Amino acid sequence: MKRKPNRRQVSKVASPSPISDYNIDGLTHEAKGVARVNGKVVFIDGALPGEQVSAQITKPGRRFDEAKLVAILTPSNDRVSPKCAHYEKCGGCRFQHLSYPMQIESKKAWLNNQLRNISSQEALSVLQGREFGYRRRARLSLRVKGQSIELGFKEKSSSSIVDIKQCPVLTASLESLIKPINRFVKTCPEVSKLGHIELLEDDNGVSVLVRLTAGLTATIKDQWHAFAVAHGFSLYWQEANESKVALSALEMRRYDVADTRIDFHPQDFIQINAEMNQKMVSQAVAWLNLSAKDLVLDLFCGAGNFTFAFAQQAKSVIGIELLPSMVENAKRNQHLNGLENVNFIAADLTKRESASDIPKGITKVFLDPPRAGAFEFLPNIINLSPDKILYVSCNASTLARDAEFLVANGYQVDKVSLMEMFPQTAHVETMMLLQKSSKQKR
Ligand SMILES: C[S@@+](CC[C@H](N)C(=O)[O-])C[C@H]1O[C@@H](n2cnc3c(N)ncnc32)[C@H](O)[C@@H]1O
Ligand code: SF4
Repeated sequence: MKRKPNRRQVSKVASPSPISDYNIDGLTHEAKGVARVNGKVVFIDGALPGEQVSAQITKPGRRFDEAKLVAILTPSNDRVSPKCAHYEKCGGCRFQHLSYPMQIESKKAWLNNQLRNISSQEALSVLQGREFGYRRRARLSLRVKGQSIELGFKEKSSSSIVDIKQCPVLTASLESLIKPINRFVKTCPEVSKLGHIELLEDDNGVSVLVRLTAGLTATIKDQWHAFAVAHGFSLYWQEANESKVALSALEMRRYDVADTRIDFHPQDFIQINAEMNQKMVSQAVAWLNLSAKDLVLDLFCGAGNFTFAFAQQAKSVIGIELLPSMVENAKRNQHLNGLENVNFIAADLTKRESASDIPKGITKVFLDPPRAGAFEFLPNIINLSPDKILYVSCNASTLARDAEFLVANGYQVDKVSLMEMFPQTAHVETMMLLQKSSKQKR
């Protein structure tokens, strides 16, 4: 018997929106082309300024619509072929279809717009390194569903995994491991016991950390060790019951920066772009213009990435960091670098009272907070009244908020630098130097 169509269900099926042509006149910081139709904005992922494209609305909204690119009718001169075969799907990069000089121009325009209330466009310079082959750390997610096994990065706007065979933003040594690891994991008889896999390259070489969701048998572990030996990497296991791999001081990883040595735990924060880290630390030392009279505060100091470079020029440095384990590492690094003019404190810098151990007389403050910024601690910095404040930020919105507070409290922006830590991606890293305004000088 033929079933009658269900009227309510039929009426719920939305007909696909028509395909229309658009002229693109802008680009968002997430690389979405911007078109305007009768005053309403349409964001089209993958379209570039100056292009004419056809696109289909996928998410109509009250204030703006989102559309899917269907065809490029007139391409921009700045459009380039993406280097990575996974670019269309992978959520890791956003800008591979745009020439590198225009990626920088687009990030500069966005940063200038974020900082428009406090800084002039002339104050902005650019610090850059290589366009590809810069990333020294990556986490590969693993998804096992029946016979299907995927190892790679999250897809754009979905939680699915793109099974990757290449990743040209990784350093050459890490990228050369992608295919062998992909093959090895897929033939591992206990693949369902594996979690994510972390790749790392530092001055000790390449290491791979395998997160386990259950105990592996000794035979499979031996196979992994043989694989590690064949490919020349160190292997770490994070067992299912461990929140962090337990390591002795001798098993730490190492990198050198600005003539100092940093030992670190392979699961702790480090700057991901080694070449840019060298340049950034050197620029920080130069911009702070340190002398043997300076008492420096290094906030959010991690394992001492900037601290020891500052300590080589200043009278003394106080480093403050949340994680006691990182503070322990920082103290060990102090010993390794033979520097006596450094003190480390473990404290939560979202709490105003964490300034109680800071002595008077601080002349320069450096801060490198996580994405949330450092708003809670800023009144303490104002009370310390340093001559210079140097702010490194991975989030231009919280930087703008914090810098506006500092400007409202007697500082002025002297220099800003867009630091190209993550080419091809939408991430923007910034360094900003603030000086005490002339009215406020002691
Ligand atoms: C962006 S990293 C910078 C680390 C270091 N400056 C470097 O270049 O390697 C931010 C650091 O702030 C620390 N951190 C995060 N929240 C914090 C808090 N509330 N108080 C103090 N430190 C914190 C993190 O553990 C991390 O080491
Ligand atoms: S993150 Fe790697 S795999 Fe993903 S698009 Fe970028 S280069 Fe390709």
